[in-house]
Amino acid sequence: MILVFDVGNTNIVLGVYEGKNLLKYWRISTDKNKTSDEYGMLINQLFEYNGFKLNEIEAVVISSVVPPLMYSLQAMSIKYCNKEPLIVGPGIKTGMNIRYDDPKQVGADRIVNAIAAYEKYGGPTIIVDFGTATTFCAVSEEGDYLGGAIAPGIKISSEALFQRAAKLPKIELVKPKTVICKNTVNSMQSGIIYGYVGMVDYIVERMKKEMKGEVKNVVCTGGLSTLIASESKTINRVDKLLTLEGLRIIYERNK
Ligand SMILES: Nc1ncnc2c1ncn2[C@@H]1O[C@H](COP(=O)(O)OP(=O)(O)O)[C@@H](O)[C@H]1O
Ligand SMILES: CC(C)(COP(=O)(O)O)[C@@H](O)C(=O)NCCC(=O)O
Ligand SMILES: [K+]
Repeated sequence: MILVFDVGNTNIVLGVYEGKNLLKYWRISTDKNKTSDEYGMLINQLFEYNGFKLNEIEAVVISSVVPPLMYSLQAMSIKYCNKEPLIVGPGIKTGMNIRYDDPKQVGADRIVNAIAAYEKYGGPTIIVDFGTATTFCAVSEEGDYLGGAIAPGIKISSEALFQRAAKLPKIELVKPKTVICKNTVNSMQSGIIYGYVGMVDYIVERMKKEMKGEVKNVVCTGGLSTLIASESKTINRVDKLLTLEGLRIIYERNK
């Protein structure tokens, strides 16, 4: 079995694959202060709880957009899994032509998502990842990574609102029934959620116009995907495990 890590700025999602089957996955918080031993113990507990054995791990694959955590996770992999991890970055085989000015600049999670989406849904396709940031990525019919857009994430946007306006409270991110609202909390929910849906649909529509061919699938992933996808006109697939799937595919291509 293989152990894959998707390290985001808010959460680390880790999963265990046996061949193509995802046996289990977990979401733990991203903590730059945790040491390799602390992560090792956490993973040891998750494994024990689920009846898995660390010595059955054939490979560890890591995609990270949080450089300060790389050392801890790499050391953890060596010490507790006995494996030098495969790290998504320059020098590995992705099978994807990255048409960014500087391919090294693209977040590893974006490339991993693009690989999984192209493999599952074909191209041209657009991927929207609702994480700490919201990323949009375009993949051509031939499977080239064309680039995309990066917007502030929905949670950090709403946090900025209550942190900077004295009379605005912290709110729960749920959809109000109407767009015209009659109290502060609902009004904020309306502005954030419906505003965000509008932003997403607008960017996706503009991206489609800049792309060749008909984009049949717009797939979204990330912690907050269901909330926005349920209102969006352009998103037609929610795939919460897209990044993990991409990590598995990358492992297959680098075996
Ligand atoms: N299952 C969930 N339901 C609702 N919100 C979630 C869930 N998982 C994560 N979130 C929230 O979504 C945001 C983005 O999470 P995530 O996709 O894990 O981000 P990242 O990939 O940047 O670490 C975070 O603010 C997190 O609190
Ligand atoms: C845009 C991101 C911050 C998204 O990260 P996340 O929200 O998943 O934590 C990450 O993909 C990143 O740091 N990218 C580097 C810049 C780029 O992709 O151009
Ligand atoms: K992510």
